[in-house]
Amino acid sequence: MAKILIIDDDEEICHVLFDLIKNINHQAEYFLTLEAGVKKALSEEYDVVFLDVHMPDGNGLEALQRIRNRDLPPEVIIITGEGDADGAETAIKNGAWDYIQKPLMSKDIILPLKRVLQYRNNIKQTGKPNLILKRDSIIGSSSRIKACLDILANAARSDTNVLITGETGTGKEIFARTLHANSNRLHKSFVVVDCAALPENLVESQLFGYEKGSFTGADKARGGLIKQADNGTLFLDEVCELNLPLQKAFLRVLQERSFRPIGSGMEIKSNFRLIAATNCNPENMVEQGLLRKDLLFRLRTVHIELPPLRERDDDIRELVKYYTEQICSRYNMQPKGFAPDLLDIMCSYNWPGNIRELFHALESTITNAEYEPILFPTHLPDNIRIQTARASITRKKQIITNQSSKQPKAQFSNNEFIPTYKEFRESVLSSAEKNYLKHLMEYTRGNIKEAGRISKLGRTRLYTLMKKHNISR
Ligand SMILES: Nc1ncnc2c1ncn2[C@@H]1O[C@H](COP(=O)(O)OP(=O)(O)OP(=O)(O)O)[C@@H](O)[C@H]1O
Repeated sequence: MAKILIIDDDEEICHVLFDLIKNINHQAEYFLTLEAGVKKALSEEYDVVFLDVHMPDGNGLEALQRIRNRDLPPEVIIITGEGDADGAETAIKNGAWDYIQKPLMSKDIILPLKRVLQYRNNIKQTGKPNLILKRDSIIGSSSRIKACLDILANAARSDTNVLITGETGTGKEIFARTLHANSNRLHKSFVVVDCAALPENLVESQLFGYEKGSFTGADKARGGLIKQADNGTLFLDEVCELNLPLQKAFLRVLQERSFRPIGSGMEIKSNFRLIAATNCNPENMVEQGLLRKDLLFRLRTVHIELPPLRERDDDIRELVKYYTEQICSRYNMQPKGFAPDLLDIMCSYNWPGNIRELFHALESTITNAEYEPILFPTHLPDNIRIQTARASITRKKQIITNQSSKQPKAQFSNNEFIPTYKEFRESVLSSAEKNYLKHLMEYTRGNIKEAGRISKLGRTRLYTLMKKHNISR
């Protein structure tokens, strides 16, 4: 259990952090002044300190070095105001682990927290910080992707089973290959088993191998994929597609690292490292009875959850540049530039096929542009332009609806009582705010996470506003 200290003068933020930390079974304490918090940080050992920059009794950044100036210092995650890029930069330069921006969203807190705790564990166990990772083909430097790479770097040092989840095209296979390439098994085989593509009647024979004559057509003995991965890595792609009897058999293989080929009376051993991947939600699959819970526990010793591309704007820009250069050079074309609105559209599109779709979209954009040196929105595939146009019209409609619903309040008849300007302004704003929240809840069907994503409001702020206007989910 890690010990975590929160120093923030906003009690609501302290509560949100405190609850999140408790929920993942760690110990938390909070202080509302810098003086009390720093005193505590210096008198006890903590793993992580969440530190607000703007405190009523001083600047958090100035206290950062004092907090870190000790043996095995706690890692500090700075809480900055919205858009405070300079504060964030100073924080990192002064040794902060990471920074998170207000308004706080739980996903922005959980990820850096998990990452830092994994790093601390690593240091405590080995006395060494993280490995440098070879990640040539993985593009992206968003905090979300960095968090995944950190987990990958740690996992590469061991033989633990790793489960990689994420939507289609988010890079599960490329992550699995990178993990193998960074492990001490890199000179041995990386064996891919696509559980969705194997015909059901052949899965068992392909995985376990068979003896000559064990079934019709088995005219000679064949080693299976599990044996091929001996001393290397076995990558079970779309693992949730394995049927339940095979899941049971595979669970045994995982426990024993040995198995019996079809028709053989002998157990054979295979020292493989397992990486499994799925684009389903494994917990849902367990609930639906499609995935064995005990198998999930085995597979998920380490879990890498790859974020969808639409949640990584910065990576979109990097990937667009990287792939455009690659495609142009493959087609022997001069490198092309981008009109800013092309990148804007690419960042607002929702990329259901993630990076795979982005790559194909760029190929077709570059082909459409032929020899023009700059890529414009008009070169993009139609489906992307249509979807972003539709989304922007829907947003505009919502704004107009909100504005028209506040109209009556903004007008007075001749002999009506006129409030003060402040009262008037507040009542109009309040009614607009209420309208906005009502639409937001209707649109997201009460999904707070989605509402937070659209509105860019933190969970706490969202709940506070809903309470103020008596709006339920
Ligand atoms: N971070 C990345 N940087 C560069 N290319 C990437 C990145 N992630 C994925 N790709 C590319 O996107 C394509 C899809 O990646 P990959 O096959 O690893 O995804 P996946 O999650 O395994 O997809 P699926 O679930 O459909 O099998 C590949 O061509 C891969 O090289």
